[in-house]
Amino acid sequence: MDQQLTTVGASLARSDERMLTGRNAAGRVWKTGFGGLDPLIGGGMRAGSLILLAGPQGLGKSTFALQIARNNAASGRPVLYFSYEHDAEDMTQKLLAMEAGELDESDQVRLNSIRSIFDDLWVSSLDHRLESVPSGVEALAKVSHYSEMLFLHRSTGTRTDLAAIQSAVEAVRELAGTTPLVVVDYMQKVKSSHTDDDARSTEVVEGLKDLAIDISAPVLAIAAAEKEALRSGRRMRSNDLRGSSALAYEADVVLVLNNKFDIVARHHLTYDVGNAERFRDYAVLSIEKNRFGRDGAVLQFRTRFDQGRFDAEGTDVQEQLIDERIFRE
Ligand SMILES: Nc1ncnc2c1ncn2[C@@H]1O[C@H](COP(=O)(O)OP(=O)(O)OP(=O)(O)O)[C@@H](O)[C@H]1O
Repeated sequence: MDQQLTTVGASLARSDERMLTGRNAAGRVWKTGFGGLDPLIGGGMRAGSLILLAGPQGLGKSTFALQIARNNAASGRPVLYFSYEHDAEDMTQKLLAMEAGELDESDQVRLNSIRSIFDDLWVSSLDHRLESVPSGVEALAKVSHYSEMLFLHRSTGTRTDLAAIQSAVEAVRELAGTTPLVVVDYMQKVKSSHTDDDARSTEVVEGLKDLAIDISAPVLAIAAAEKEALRSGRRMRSNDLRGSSALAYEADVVLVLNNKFDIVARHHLTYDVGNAERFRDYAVLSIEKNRFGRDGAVLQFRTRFDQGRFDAEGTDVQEQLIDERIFRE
């Protein structure tokens, strides 16, 4: 029978087989690994779904996505990360900082020191160099443990189109023996035949959604904001995404990161000035669209960009936020 055509009976049989063979627990859901987020989106990122991660520039979208990639690779599931902005060495340094930072949260561990270790001209091995960073050697062991599960694709806006993404996914599927979680960083860089922004976005977002369905795995894509939305002091929403109508329509889950300082109600900034400065160290993640649960939920995560990471545990936001409107289809 045509692969696309099925009956409920055949679907029940497939589910039953999956449950009996023990592939059930891990099979359909990929956890983000961020505490508090997974239960809100149906247990994690679901097979066949497109998850968009948006936010103003520099808010940590790549960091958040890389941390999700690392969480999955560390749990033994392959990940393919298409990076249009950073090369493999850059990302590896960030992974080392992330691991060392989780092992030692003190200010002694910094992404900058890891970067300079890589750049030093003296001749010595990586593990020897990492001895000078607190928890550096342990961090290397952790990264090495999942290093073969995390595939990095150095993507370019002139070459990496949807077809190239598809064939890289196939290649990783062969190598890893199972379908990878796909991360696209970032969507508006995917090469398209269209020149018009809206047509480009529509082509790419539809292509990524089709890919998620075809491979029966989640696709996590970072989406850039319109220039207007990048003004600080304004809360970015999903309708600020470039080509927003197609993006928000096709996506199953839309997550938007904002800096807490920019989006708490004014009275929190004026009545407690000392405390207000601390808001700058937090990102607020809003679930703006959610096909697998309630939308409108918000969680805050402490940022440790000096260590290339977020704190993994999300907490509730106690303060009132500006602009409570959320996108609806
Ligand atoms: N070595 C470092 N020390 C401290 N902060 C850093 C360091 N390197 C990068 N950052 C900051 O970390 C933040 C998160 O970077 P990340 O690349 O994840 O953000 P992004 O939202 O993907 O950014 P962009 O939109 O520019 O791609 C940025 O604000 C960046 O300036």
